[in-house]
Amino acid sequence: MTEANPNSTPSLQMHIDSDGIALLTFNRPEAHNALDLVTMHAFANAVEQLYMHLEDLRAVIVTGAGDRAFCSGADLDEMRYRNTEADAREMSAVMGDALLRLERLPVPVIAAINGFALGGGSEVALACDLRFADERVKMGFVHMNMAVTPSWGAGQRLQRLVGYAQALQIFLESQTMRAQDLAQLHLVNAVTERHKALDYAMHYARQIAAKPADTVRGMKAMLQIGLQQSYEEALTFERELFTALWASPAHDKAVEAFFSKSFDKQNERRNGQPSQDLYNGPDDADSAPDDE
Ligand SMILES: CCCC(=O)SCCNC(=O)CCNC(=O)[C@H](O)C(C)(C)COP(=O)(O)OP(=O)(O)OC[C@H]1O[C@@H](n2cnc3c(N)ncnc32)[C@H](O)[C@@H]1OP(=O)(O)O
Repeated sequence: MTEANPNSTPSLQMHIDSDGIALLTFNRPEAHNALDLVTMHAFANAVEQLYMHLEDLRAVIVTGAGDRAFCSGADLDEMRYRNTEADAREMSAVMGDALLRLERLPVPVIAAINGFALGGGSEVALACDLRFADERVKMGFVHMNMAVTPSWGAGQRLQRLVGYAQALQIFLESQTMRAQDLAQLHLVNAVTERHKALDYAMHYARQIAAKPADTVRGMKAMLQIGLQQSYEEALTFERELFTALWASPAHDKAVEAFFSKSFDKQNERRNGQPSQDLYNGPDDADSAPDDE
């Protein structure tokens, strides 16, 4: 089932499929998916809608329509007439809050960067947990070119990802970066063949969706808490999280699967016959590295 969400708007599409994978698509390809205020509000509403579907949600993907752009940032056509401090505050609040809410979702959020990600578009990508970039991607924190600083959170997020000096250099130079540069800086998790960023993200999300849901959420929460609380508090959280998961049915099931596999392997050795019911679950430890 792919549910066309009633909260989709012409410029922001939202779908949640039967695996619990939500897809948010900026849909203004004629303007390289630039965000006007209507689209910013639609995006913020869509993120709030995700909080209404938390129980079934497994992963979220953000991408741009067409094959040229993820998002080219704020809509400059509109923004040239919205140049007061009040306008700036409104735009920063809508997108800043929406991206924080996106980042705080309990499930992994993936940016499928299918082309230009510039200015505010690069800020959206940075608010995602994972970034997969088309090999033709051009991503840039180009705010300096418009004589502004970031305001949707990229100042803090970039610094955390690449460190103070590297972040300052990137903001000062205001260059667009290619996929290989982004990979070298660890700003993207993987570079895909051209036109394949979304397919890659979907495939990845389905693999996540097949893993134990509470453990997936736990992994994200464990790392997020370290960014938000003290070291000691985060260590305590990590221990408590582990304790809860250790005593969970999912852990029992995984341990049982391990032993039934060993049992099957022993039988195989004894009979020289492959077992018919080898455990081949999605989180099978024998799966190929590129399936991980
Ligand atoms: C806190 C937020 C701060 C910000 O986001 S400030 C904005 C930062 N973004 C930018 O500076 C990117 C501006 N765009 C560009 O540099 C170029 O359009 C870009 C992405 C390199 C693509 O270049 P080209 O392939 O030559 O395409 P093009 O320029 O002819 O663009 C095609 C159509 O898209 C439009 N477009 C692209 N980026 C836009 C934007 N951000 N706001 C409004 N419209 C935008 C562009 O005007 C053009 O429209 P049209 O076909 O002439 O009607």
